[in-house]
Amino acid sequence: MQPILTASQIKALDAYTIAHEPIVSIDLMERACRAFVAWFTERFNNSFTVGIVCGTGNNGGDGLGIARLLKEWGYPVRVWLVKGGAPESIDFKINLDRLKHLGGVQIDEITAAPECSIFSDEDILIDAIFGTGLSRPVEGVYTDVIACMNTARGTRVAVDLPSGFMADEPTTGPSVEARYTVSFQLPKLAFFFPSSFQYVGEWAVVDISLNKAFIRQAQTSHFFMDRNTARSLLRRRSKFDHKGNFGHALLVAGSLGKMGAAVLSARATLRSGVGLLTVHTPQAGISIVQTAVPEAMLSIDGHASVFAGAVQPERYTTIGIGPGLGKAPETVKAFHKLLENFPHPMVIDADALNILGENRELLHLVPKGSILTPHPKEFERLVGPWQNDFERLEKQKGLAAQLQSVVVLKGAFTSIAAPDGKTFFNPTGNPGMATGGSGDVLTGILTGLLAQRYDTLEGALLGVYLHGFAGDLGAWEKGMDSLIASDIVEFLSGAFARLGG
Ligand SMILES: NC(=O)C1=CN([C@@H]2O[C@H](COP(=O)(O)OP(=O)(O)OC[C@H]3O[C@@H](n4cnc5c(N)ncnc54)[C@H](O)[C@@H]3O)[C@@H](O)[C@H]2O)[C@@H](O)CC1
Ligand SMILES: [K+]
Repeated sequence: MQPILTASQIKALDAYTIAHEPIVSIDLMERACRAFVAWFTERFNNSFTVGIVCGTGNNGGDGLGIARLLKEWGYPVRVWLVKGGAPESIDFKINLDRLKHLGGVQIDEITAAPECSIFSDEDILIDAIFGTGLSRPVEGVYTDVIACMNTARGTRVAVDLPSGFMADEPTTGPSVEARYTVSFQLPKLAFFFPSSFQYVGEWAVVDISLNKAFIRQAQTSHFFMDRNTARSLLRRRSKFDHKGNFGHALLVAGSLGKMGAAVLSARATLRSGVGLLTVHTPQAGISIVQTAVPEAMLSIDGHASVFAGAVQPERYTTIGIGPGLGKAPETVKAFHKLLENFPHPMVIDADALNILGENRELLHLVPKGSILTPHPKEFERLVGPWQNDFERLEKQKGLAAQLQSVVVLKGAFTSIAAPDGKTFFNPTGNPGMATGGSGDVLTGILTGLLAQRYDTLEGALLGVYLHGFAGDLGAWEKGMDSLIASDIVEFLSGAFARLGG
């Protein structure tokens, strides 16, 4: 699990590494430059013309070091130094001397608004004006240069951060809009937000061996999930286990015309290792569920088309509720009763969340240790609108604390907030999963894991990881455009097997 640190913590981490490795700061910068260049040369060969736009701080120093290394690799390189008042750092000056000493690279200064055509010969523009040192929105000549870079034809690649982009607060001023961002050592918090994609593009993190002990003990509530953690959370079965050890889940899902949601959830619950599964269905769903999911038992509602009746909660280890449920008045009443009577953690999704959003007085009945899985629209119905993604994250943590439950906010880098405020961003998954029924599959997986008495947070982390991983395996085989929710269920076993192996 990778901690996510703030820009000021990263500055302290740099300083700590320099003092304790020990390594002189210009050598650490050289390591950063080499790591960037290793990433770069894998993707772009030296037939591309490369323009490197540098500031005068350490981000600019990186740019100059990168210029020297790329020149040595045979790339046609040109450098612009943007001089708009930011101080010149020591390592910037050293790398400028080294570049001049190497020779063969044209270096021009920009001190006033340039003609944007200056960048028109460059196939690639490397952005090294500002990195983590940015402390306020950019102005003056920086704004002019950034505007020219954003309209230039070349592919923009940012060093550490796009210039103008804030790592730990909303970006309000102009920023480079990068196609790629190559960031040092750790991802920055804002990379995980949808509104950042416009600036950051696809991002990669390259290792520059900053002090691991410092990173481990740094105070943060934000983490990036990884495969090793997911692997360590997955429980192995033992020889004498029997189905009683893996719990009995109840799925309350589906209504007339939406029984497919129940089927997808049920199949995913089964594929996630539950001992026994019962599906509570209105009359309209009986033959559908029995035929499509023969492994599941039924609890049959008296109502023809929606969830309206009582279930016997004492029989179940956990309940997953919501997919395809609808919001009929009878369903609202029945859900209310269920919340009053079921004491164990539940998985609450889709229309069950919408019912909570419209009847917030029910929220206090959500059993502690539950998992809520809203997509952004459902989340907004629960907590109201937000100004920016940082505020959205705070609202997510707030809801998790209020309900003493885990809130899983679905999207690219699905975030998983625990009641204590810790939030985890998930790396797996792909845009092919933005398709109807994908969320129903996640509900099924989480229900299956909670039934097996996984700790709520661990179950949520593992389940979200597996869901995305299965989607990735599915997309590799079928392509993103063709991926459907049933494929995610199909590839779940592959995801479990690879994680367990
Ligand atoms: N030894 C280190 O500390 C390392 C730093 N590295 C690089 O150094 C970068 C951070 O460097 P710096 O701390 O020098 O900062 P930057 O190079 O990001 O910014 C330079 C300076 O600009 C000024 N400034 C901030 N906001 C401004 C604004 N809106 N308008 C004008 N000036 C502004 C500040 O004085 C800031 O220090 C990282 O992003 C990374 O690229 C890497 O080389 C790895 C090692
Ligand atoms: K930059």
